Amino acid sequence: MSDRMTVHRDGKPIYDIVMEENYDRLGQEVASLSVRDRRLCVVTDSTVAELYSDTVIRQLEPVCREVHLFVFPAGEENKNLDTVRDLYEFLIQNHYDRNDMLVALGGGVVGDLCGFTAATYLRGIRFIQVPTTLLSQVDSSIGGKTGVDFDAYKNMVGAFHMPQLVYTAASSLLTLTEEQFACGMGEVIKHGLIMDADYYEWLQAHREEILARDLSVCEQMILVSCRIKRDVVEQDPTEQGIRGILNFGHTLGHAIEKLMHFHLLHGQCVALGSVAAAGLSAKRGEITMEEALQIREVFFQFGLPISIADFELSKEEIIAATKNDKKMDSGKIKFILLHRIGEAFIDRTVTDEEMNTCLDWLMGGSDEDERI
Ligand SMILES: NC(=O)c1ccc[n+]([C@@H]2O[C@H](COP(=O)([O-])OP(=O)(O)OC[C@H]3O[C@@H](n4cnc5c(N)ncnc54)[C@H](O)[C@@H]3O)[C@@H](O)[C@H]2O)c1
Ligand SMILES: O=C(O)C(=O)C[C@@H](O)[C@H](O)[C@H](O)COP(=O)(O)O
Ligand SMILES: [Zn+2]
Repeated sequence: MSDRMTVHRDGKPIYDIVMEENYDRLGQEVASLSVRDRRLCVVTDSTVAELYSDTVIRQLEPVCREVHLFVFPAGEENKNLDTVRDLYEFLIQNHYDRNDMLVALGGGVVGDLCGFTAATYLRGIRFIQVPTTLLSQVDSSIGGKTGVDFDAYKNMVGAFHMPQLVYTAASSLLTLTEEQFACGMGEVIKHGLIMDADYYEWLQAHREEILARDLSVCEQMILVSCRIKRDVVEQDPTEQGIRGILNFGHTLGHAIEKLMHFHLLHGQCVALGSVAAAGLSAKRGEITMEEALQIREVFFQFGLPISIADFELSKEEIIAATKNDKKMDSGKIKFILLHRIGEAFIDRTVTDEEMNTCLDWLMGGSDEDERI
């Protein structure tokens, strides 16, 4: 299946999201960006380089002047300014100028880091996203949020910088580990919960095909998620308001990710944060407790953690970590809650006591029932 959609800003088309089964059309798509006399630097991590860099470079070489490859070690712990510095050095040594372009080949770590380098090198050069994880195909490659972590502070240094193209080859899902695939489902389920109750139902109805990575079902899912994310970022590209709902599950999620020093993956932390936010939405009487319990079950069934009982984390340190993060907005914590399944809202009134109560829910074992 082949599909595409356009992302607009202020009503003007900015870039296309292209969905293909493999990389056969990548060269053609990149050629349409006028790169014949340009250098292209493929930026990727050590795992993805082994799997896909040869195929991608074979697509790019015939359509541009020269292709370079920059590889850094895989893992969130390398999404930092040291790696950005190495990449700046590489670009300078190879005489990259403002007409040249970067190609982010990999998951969200590669996309965020490469996008940030593109946003800042020579005050901004073009880049494209070639996302290879489910998470990056449905979320991080779209919308222009780029950045790196600073110490363990998530995405603390960054810029909004839109890609010129997002090219997804769905078959790259087949080489992901189960754990990494599940991480993408964390953001996918988030999309249903915040914007589209029918999609949330559809995900549950197609769970077996999704987990078996039936490519036609996965492509349908990626397209719906891309549409949801596209529709939100078009309304609010720089997160002045509504885009904040894409942060559902991230207030506590980022705090847990930081405290675990990235030993828990982003999608896993989003799942934990979402379970807690659903619990709090129920506690506030926005959704029913049955719905909150069912949300927790859905994350669990897609292979995501729903308990932090086995980690050495206290509720107090998690709450303290939320206050030390970008989620503080004019002295108030920014929390995303659900009015109902399929409709989220931004709340700045969540108290420490409420966070404490909803964290109780994550302290139980995964087989334990309601503790809230
Ligand atoms: N910018 C945004 O809007 C946005 C949105 C969501 C998440 N993020 C960021 O994205 C990051 C998480 O992204 P991620 O989950 O893709 O992690 P990741 O980029 O670390 O990729 C996960 C792992 O899978 C490997 N991998 C990638 N593609 C593969 C493939 N096709 N086959 C086998 N292995 C493959 C990678 O080498 C890595 O080890 C976090 O840093 C998060 O903050 C950003
Ligand atoms: O695109 C957005 O906006 C999001 O919030 C998507 C999130 O899934 C993503 O993790 C994002 O990087 C979080 O951004 P941050 O500004 O909270 O660091
Ligand atoms: Zn996220």
